[in-house]
Amino acid sequence: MNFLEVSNISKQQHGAYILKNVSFTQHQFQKVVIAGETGSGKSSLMKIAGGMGQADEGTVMFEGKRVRGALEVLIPGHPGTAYLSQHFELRNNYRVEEILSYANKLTEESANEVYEVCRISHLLKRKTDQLSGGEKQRIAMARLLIGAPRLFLLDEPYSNLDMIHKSILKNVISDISERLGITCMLISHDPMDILPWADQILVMKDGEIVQRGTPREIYNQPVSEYVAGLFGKYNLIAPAKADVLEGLPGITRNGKHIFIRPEDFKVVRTKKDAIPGKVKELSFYGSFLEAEVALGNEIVTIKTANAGLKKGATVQVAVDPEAVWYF
Ligand SMILES: Nc1ncnc2c1ncn2[C@@H]1O[C@H](COP(=O)(O)OP(=O)(O)OP(=O)(O)O)[C@@H](O)[C@H]1O
Repeated sequence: MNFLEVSNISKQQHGAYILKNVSFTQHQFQKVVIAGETGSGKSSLMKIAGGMGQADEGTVMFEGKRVRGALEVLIPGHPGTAYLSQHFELRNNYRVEEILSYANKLTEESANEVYEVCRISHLLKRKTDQLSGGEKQRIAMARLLIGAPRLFLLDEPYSNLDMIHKSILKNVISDISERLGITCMLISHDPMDILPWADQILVMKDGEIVQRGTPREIYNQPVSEYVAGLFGKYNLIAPAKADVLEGLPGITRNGKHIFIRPEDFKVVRTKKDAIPGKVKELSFYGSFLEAEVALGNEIVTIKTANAGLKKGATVQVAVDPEAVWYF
C-alpha cells in the first residue's frame, strides 16, 4: 500500500484540460515537490491530492482509502492531510493562542512542540493584527499541524518571503518532517528551495507531468528545454552548431541538442583537452562570476570562481564530459 497514490487524475475548466491523466505516488516521509510554470496545474493537483479540490476523473488513495473530492463532502479536505494555501487567512482581533486552541487535537506537550517547531512560542499572547506576514504564515502552519495531519501540503510557502524569513521557514519545514514525523509535499518555483530539499520532483506543464525524478536527474538530465530552464541557467548547442565544441573530449555528435550547465564548463590553464574562447561579458554574483564566452560564433555562459578573469581576455575552456547531456 502506498502512502499517497494519485491515479489518472483529469480535470477540465471551461472546456480545457487543466489536469490530464496525472498519476504519481508518494511514500511516507518522502519529500515531494511539484514544480512548473505558472498555470501548469500545480495547485489544482495538490488540492485534489488533499481532497480540497474535485477531479473529473481518476482517484486519490491516502493510506489505502479513497480521498473524497471537495464536492462529495460537507467540509473539504481529508482529515489526515492539511493544505496550506498561498492565500491562508487568520481571523483578525484574536490572540494567537485562542486561534490555536480551537484547532488543537494534541496534548499540551505535543502542541507546545509544534509551536516550537514553527518558531511561534513567543507569539502566543499577541493579537493576530500584531504580526508580520512571515509570522502569520507560521501560525497558520501551526494551526494546521495541531490538527495532527500525516501529510502536509504546502502551496508556494516561500513566495513573498525575504531571505531571513525564508531561512527560518526552511528550518521549520525541515523540523516538521524530522521532529514531528509529518510527510511534506510542496510547490515552489525556486530551484534553490527545491533542489536541496526534495527527494522527488514532479515537473508540470499544461496539466501534465513532463518529467519526474530526483533533483540530480532533473537538474542534470532534463528531458526538454522547458525543464532545463525551470532549474537554472543552461547552454544548449544545436546539432548544426556542434562544431564549436570540436576538440573537447567526450562530446558526442548524435543529432541531438547538447546541454551543458554553466558550472560544467571550466576555465583552465592548459590547452590540453580545452578550446580557446573570448570573454565577452562578466557579471559578479558574490560567490561566483558568470562569464559570457565566445566559442567561435557561439556564446556560452560559464560559471566560475576564477576572480582573475578579465573581459576581452582569451581563455582556455574545458568541459566535464560526464556532465554533458543530450536531448
Ligand atoms: N476555479 C477555476 N476556474 C477556472 N480556471 C481555473 C480555476 N482554477 C484554476 N484554473 C486554471 O487552471 C490552470 C491551472 O491553475 P493552477 O492554479 O492549478 O496552476 P499553478 O501551476 O498552481 O499556477 P501558479 O503557479 O500561478 O499558482 C490555470 O490555467 C488556471 O487559470
